[in-house]
Amino acid sequence: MSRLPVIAVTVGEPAGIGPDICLRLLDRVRQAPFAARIVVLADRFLLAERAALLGLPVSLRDWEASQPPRADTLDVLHLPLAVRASAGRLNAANAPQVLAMLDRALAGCRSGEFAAMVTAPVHKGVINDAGMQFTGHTEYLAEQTGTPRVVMMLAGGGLRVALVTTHVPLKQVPAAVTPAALEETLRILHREMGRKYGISRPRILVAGLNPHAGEGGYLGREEIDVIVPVLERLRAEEGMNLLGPLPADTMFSRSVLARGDCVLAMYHDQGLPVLKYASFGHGINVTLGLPIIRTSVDHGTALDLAGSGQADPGSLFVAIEQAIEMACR
Ligand SMILES: NC(=O)c1ccc[n+]([C@@H]2O[C@H](COP(=O)([O-])OP(=O)(O)OC[C@H]3O[C@@H](n4cnc5c(N)ncnc54)[C@H](O)[C@@H]3O)[C@@H](O)[C@H]2O)c1
Ligand SMILES: N[C@H](C(=O)O)[C@H](O)COP(=O)(O)O
Repeated sequence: MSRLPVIAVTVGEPAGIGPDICLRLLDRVRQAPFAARIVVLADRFLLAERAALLGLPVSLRDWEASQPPRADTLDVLHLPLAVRASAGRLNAANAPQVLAMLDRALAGCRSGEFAAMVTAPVHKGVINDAGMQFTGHTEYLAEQTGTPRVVMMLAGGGLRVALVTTHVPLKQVPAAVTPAALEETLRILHREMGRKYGISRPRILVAGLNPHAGEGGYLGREEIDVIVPVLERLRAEEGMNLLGPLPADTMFSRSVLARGDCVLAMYHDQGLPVLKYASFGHGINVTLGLPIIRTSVDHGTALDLAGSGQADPGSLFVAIEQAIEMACR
């Protein structure tokens, strides 16, 4: 039996580009094999149909851990869809299967069958349309593992950007940036930079929430009331290396970034547009603070590209490489 770690890749939304980019894994393996076994969790008929649509001559095989890997064959753990999926056309009937795929990957990670899970994109809207409340993999995996707080971090283009709040409406952000949320997020980020990246005392650049970090209270008080006291406490009591609160508009300049190992943004669209501008297609998303390793692509379901052959699989390749590195660390 192979001693390589096994990485579970979930195919995500069946109508999106997840199947397309998973099928391209064999291109990557032919160029340079991963230092791991890869198993794709998907409906094998979906993959076969999408391969035919894309004109990709892919050989699919049912996953057996005891079988040696083959460079010309994609190992598939078959999880059947409820209904046949068409590229680019969402169907809420398949949403339970999309979540079941995550559950299967998570169970395998927890039992030791898989060393890590790597997720191709899901469509949050269609899962909600099916009547299941879902805001993202990050929150779902936290809930399923009973983890009270996890941290979403995206990495690419020489940047690492973590978030205090994730998939919440903008108007709820200020209330969600509480002392406890900020403190717990910083502790997870501090710890996981050591565990996952080998940086034991990370320099964390912390953004303010308001324009110009509140301008001394004239443009908002969250910096004075929440952020500064938390940073001072964690510096004094836990020895964390924290710089901030910094005005978000200038903290992504080269000279400021050079002073940190990662950035902590207060909300999704404060940090991620910069990261995606710097690295879209080659960045990754990692969930910090989970009891398992999970990385993901930096892009969504791109329904407009599904089945077209134009989906770039680069981010999936990097997400797998980084999951392997984290698993072997
Ligand atoms: N990891 C995830 O599961 C994940 C990540 C981001 C977004 N999403 C979800 O995906 C859905 C669509 O989101 P969106 O439209 O905001 O973003 P998107 O990333 O799907 O698309 C944004 C633009 O980028 C292009 N694009 C995306 N991936 C590409 C690739 N691999 N190669 C080439 N071009 C690519 C698309 O064609 C589109 O023009 C939403 O439901 C969103 O919540 C999921
Ligand atoms: N916020 C992520 C992004 O912009 O790429 C994305 O929606 C995926 O989130 P999950 O990993 O929680 O599904």
